[in-house]
Amino acid sequence: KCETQCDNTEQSACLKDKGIEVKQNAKFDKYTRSIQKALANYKPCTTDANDVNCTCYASGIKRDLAPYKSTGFTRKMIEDAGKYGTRYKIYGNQLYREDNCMFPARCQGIEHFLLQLLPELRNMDLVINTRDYPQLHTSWQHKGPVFSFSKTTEYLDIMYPAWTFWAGGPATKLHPTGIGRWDLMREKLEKVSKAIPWLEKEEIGFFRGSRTSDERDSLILLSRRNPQLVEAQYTKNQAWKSPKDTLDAPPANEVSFEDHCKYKYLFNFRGVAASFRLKHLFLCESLVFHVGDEWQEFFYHQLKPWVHYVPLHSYPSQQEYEDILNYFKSHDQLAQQIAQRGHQFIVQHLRMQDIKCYWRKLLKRYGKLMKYEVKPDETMKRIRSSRDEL
Ligand SMILES: O=c1ccn([C@@H]2O[C@H](COP(=O)(O)OP(=O)(O)O[C@H]3O[C@H](CO)[C@@H](O)[C@H](O)[C@H]3O)[C@@H](O)[C@H]2O)c(=O)[nH]1
Repeated sequence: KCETQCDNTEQSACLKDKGIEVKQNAKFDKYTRSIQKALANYKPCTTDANDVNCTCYASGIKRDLAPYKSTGFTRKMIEDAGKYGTRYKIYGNQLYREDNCMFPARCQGIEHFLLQLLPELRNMDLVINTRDYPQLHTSWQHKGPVFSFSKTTEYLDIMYPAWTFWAGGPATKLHPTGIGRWDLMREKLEKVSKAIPWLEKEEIGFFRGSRTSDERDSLILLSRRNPQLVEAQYTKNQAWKSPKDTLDAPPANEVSFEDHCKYKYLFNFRGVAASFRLKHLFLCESLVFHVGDEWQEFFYHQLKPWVHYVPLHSYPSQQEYEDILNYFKSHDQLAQQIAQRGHQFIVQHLRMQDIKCYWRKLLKRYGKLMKYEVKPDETMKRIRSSRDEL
């Protein structure tokens, strides 16, 4: 265009435009190639859509238990690990816990699953960390075992499905007792996502949440500069003290998960550890942009970049957000296909039965590594299911 149509006075501006266009095309080609390559290499984790044995997640359990394969768990290891979490015991098909639980609703969210599995489980001792942060850094001397809901590859913690699948998730104005009941949330968001078809979604990037990590800042700043492209704002959480905690702006109103589904492009970030929002975003059947790949939950390893979601490296610049959003705005079909695959994966493989199946598989394999005779402990209290109490 420049060579044929630009006269001399316009030549330099025209060449500059052309340079921008060439650069943009190169970036766009790179994204297209990443998608093509990921799809060519992608093998679904199972051909059984019902995946009754949660086979998709088995490799994660194997990896987390591998450091203990030769040693198993001795009484001393478990006793030493006790200070890193809440001590539980399964004995005679009953569940026991030390009296004190730092976050009672989180313990309830864990116990909901353990109680259902008792008839199938042998005697064992467990240390379950209910804090957000994992406990066993690989460079430390302590080797565990400790269960945590999230970790990076720098930690030895054994991952378990977070309490929030049932109870004890973050409390917000919209969920004053804490986000939980994934089963009900799935049903609700499935309905909403069907009611808002792809073509009716607003072509805008969306994020709502608190400033639990400054990795979120550049998206918030881009939204302030270019609100037509991105609508991202910080809300107040319990730790909020001043507008500094919402990046020098008043806290925004909270937005329900249902209302997230109105937007075509949804952003996920780490918080203190992994953020629970990722699974909800997929249910909207919008395109999920997942920033940073360090912080994991037990199911993340089966979600593949460019196949199920759009990966962004940690701390993206505003320019990088603009580039990738502009790419998908001009490649709508590719965006929709990725959104559909991500949605389908979560619908098919992150059902309540998959959470229960994961706990079962994890604890059966864990139990086989107990190297000593588990004994009753009278200082612990028995945890009963609400059904027992009736
Ligand atoms: O307007 C809003 C704001 C938040 N949320 C949801 O509320 C939850 C909490 O959000 P946020 O305040 O941004 O906290 P996160 O950083 O996502 O999660 C924090 O809280 C979790 C539970 O304690 C920890 O596991 C994380 O590591 C920690 O960073 C998330 O599921 C959000 O999707 C909404 O639905 N609407």
